[in-house]
Amino acid sequence: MLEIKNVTKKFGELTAVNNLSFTVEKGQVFGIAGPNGAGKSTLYNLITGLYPFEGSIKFEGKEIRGFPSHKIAKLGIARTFQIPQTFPSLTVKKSIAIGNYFGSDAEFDPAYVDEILKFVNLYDKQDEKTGQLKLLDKKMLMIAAALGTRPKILMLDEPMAGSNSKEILSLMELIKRINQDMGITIIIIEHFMKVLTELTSKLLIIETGTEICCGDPNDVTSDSRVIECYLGDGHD
Ligand SMILES: Nc1ncnc2c1ncn2[C@@H]1O[C@H](COP(=O)(O)OP(=O)(O)OP(=O)(O)O)[C@@H](O)[C@H]1O
Repeated sequence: MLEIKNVTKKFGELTAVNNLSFTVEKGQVFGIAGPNGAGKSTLYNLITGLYPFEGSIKFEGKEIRGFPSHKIAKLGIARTFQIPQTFPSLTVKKSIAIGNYFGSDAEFDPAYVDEILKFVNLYDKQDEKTGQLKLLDKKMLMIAAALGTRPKILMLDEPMAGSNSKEILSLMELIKRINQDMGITIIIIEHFMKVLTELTSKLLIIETGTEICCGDPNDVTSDSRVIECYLGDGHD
């Protein structure tokens, strides 16, 4: 569904993404991990059209390199950010409606917006201003606004950051439902290995922009190269 081939991104002398290649299959939950500064968010920025790069990114067989971000969104690729990005003065419902109105080529559908509100358990808070929401609800809303665009792939950037163990369980449950009930392919960047081994069917580890290993999450997390570069970094 998404084919990354020999992708390299340099910022001046710094190579943030170094000749990366991998494929995400339709219906998969694909994990990406690596130490701080490994190039994970940069990779998302390349897939979503923020920067020029060397190499090829194909979505559903079509080259998307050089496409502007809004066109990539309309093809069906949505993302979230590490720090929840919301419009503080807008209501929850309007924030999802904006995603549906601008992020999709399909006609605006208020019933779909209601469906998403219920799906992420924000229906009762639909008239609240997003600036008043607690962190977990802001995270749910950012995911909901992305779902508003009717994505085929949802790319999550460290969705668990700053969450307690109960919130992590809620977010994991939501991610599973998005994948299984809505049939949306997921890519997830995450530091918590337990989250990745439970949610994903394939896991890519990168360090300084370069692939360390990629495969079954249980094999990957027991690989000595990964333990050295990542797990030895104090994460469990
Ligand atoms: N716009 C930019 N200009 C210059 N350097 C950048 C830019 N964006 C990222 N970098 C650098 O590229 C490298 C990779 O950064 P990136 O944010 O992709 O890492 P990351 O794996 O997402 O890290 P973290 O886990 O801390 O979010 C870092 O050295 C970073 O400083």
